[in-house]
Amino acid sequence: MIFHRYHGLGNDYLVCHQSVAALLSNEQIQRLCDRHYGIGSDGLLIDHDDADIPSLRIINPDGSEAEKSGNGLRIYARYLFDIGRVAHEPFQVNTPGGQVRCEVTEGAHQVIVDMGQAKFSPAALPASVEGDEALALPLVAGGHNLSATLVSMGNPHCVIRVDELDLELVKQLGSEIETLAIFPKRTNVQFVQVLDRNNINIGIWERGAGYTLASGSSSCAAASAMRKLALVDENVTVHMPGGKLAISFSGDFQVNMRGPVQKIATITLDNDCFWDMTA
Ligand SMILES: N[C@@H](CCC[C@H](N)C(=O)O)C(=O)O
Repeated sequence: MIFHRYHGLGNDYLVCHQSVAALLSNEQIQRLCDRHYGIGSDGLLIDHDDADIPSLRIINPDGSEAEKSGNGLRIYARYLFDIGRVAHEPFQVNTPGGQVRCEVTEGAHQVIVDMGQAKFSPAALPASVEGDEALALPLVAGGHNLSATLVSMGNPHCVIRVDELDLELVKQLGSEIETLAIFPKRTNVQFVQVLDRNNINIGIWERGAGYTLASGSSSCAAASAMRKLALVDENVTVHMPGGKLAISFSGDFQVNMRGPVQKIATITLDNDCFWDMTA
């Protein structure tokens, strides 16, 4: 079984063709993503090439499926470029969270993705919260009084605004917020410090993956939430422990993301990895 390993700002993914994924059970995918017992990864990207438009499925390390992933899309676009299925012209990709437009720029290390529209309705996440929008919603976790703005980028995000970003607090409260009863499908979590009208600093707790160094959809959600609260302008650089992403807005919260992708390896999995498991 062949897997291709890439990362976007330290958010790393394995990519495989649907014919390879079809041989794997959900438990085996979790083993593959395990950093001690498998290859290790923040998730598995599955390439479906049986339709005109390439289609991406995203599996989190805990075996759950995500509707969309920003770093995952940039990596998938670069993978399609590497195998010669696309060139530098923009192309569409289907995800369970909607269709997006991707472009692999000259040199192939930067990828642009039109991520679609940020939505603020709790129903879109889903979240069981009253009202058409949930902006600066009071929320308590770990005894802390927090202010949360809920955003769907196709996948769910709970964006917490703080005066000072404390990554230890992200790690401490992430799991509790991810699994709050108001989020029936759980949620991704971002803690956001606004640096100025064009820069934000974020810490990320991903649904199904835990603390990660970077996240594309989280960057889009955090920038969208701060824009909705009128705290940032149309162009926002999102600073994360893994590096920076450029986010911009057009129309009614249409979100564009630009950032790097790097290939790490092509890996042949040894069957021994699963010797104690059934398919
Ligand atoms: N790392 C991703 C987000 C992956 C999906 C997420 N864990 C979810 O369950 O929604 C990104 O870069 O957006």
